[in-house]
Amino acid sequence: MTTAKICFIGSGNMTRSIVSGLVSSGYSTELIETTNPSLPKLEAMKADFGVKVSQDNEQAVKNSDVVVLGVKPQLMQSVCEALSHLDLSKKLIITIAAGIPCQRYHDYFKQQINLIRTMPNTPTQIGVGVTGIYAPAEITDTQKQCCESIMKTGGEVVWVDEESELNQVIALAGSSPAYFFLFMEAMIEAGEKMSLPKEQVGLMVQQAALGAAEMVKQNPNLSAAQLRQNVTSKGGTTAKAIETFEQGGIRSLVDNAMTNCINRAEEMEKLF
Ligand SMILES: NC(=O)C1=CN([C@@H]2O[C@H](COP(=O)(O)OP(=O)(O)OC[C@H]3O[C@@H](n4cnc5c(N)ncnc54)[C@H](O)[C@@H]3O)[C@@H](O)[C@H]2O)C=CC1
Ligand SMILES: O=C(O)[C@@H]1CCC=N1
Repeated sequence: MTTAKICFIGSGNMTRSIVSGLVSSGYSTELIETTNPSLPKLEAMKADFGVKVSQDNEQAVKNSDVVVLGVKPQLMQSVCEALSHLDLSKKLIITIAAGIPCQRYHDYFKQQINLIRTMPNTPTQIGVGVTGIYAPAEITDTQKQCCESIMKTGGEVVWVDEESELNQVIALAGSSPAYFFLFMEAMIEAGEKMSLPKEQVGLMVQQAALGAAEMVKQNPNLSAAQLRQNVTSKGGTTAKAIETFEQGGIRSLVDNAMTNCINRAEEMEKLF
């Protein structure tokens, strides 16, 4: 693994997830610094992960070999511009932001930077995340390996050849944990209208989701469709539930949701 000094600009949800993956995999906390304007977030980073923290983006960048940009897209320009007087030529910059093309960062920083664009997801926090990575042609193999080794501490990595494909990664991975949370939320709401205790309802939904995902993983030769059919007895209870989902248009709903996710990423590319 790399022994680069890494700073994270922004200590929000996604930074916490990546730092958690890094620290759990044994990355030295001495090599990690995260910044944020608000002290409570920094105190939480320090307490939860033992990393260095700071309110000073400029100092953190100066002290680092790798800079991970972890602020919201709408703040990215002002955050980068405030650092644009620094010489960044020897640093690797990794962005995790949705919807900001690589070229925009060179403009924000007012210099050519060594930039890799990534799209992680929050399960990185527990080592079962997936990160899409795009590196422009000028990025060296060493810089690519450095980025991959950082992101791999949170789970799988997927390289894409075209920058535009990162928007597909958003729909499939960056945003998608929220789809599964929504489905579980809906099941829990329905279950809580029944007579079983809430704890049992939550446990069963959690174990069913975990079990289904693990079965997909452990049966690479079986499609999700086959695994679904294996649960569905002809004329039985599952068939009735599945029929209800199909009649409700679940497939086109999911297709529309993912298309709209990509469309929003493309819209954001024009906004920020
Ligand atoms: N949350 C997610 O599941 C994913 C988020 N992302 C990307 O990660 C980025 C961050 O998203 P989240 O962590 O969800 O947002 P967040 O709002 O939880 O975290 C952003 C943090 O940046 C801090 N911040 C604001 N101004 C700052 C400044 N000038 N200097 C340093 N820190 C500053 C905020 O106080 C906040 O704590 C976004 O660009 C998003 O597109 C990418 C993949 C997944
Ligand atoms: O919702 C968002 O815009 C970010 C990007 C992927 C997940 N969260």
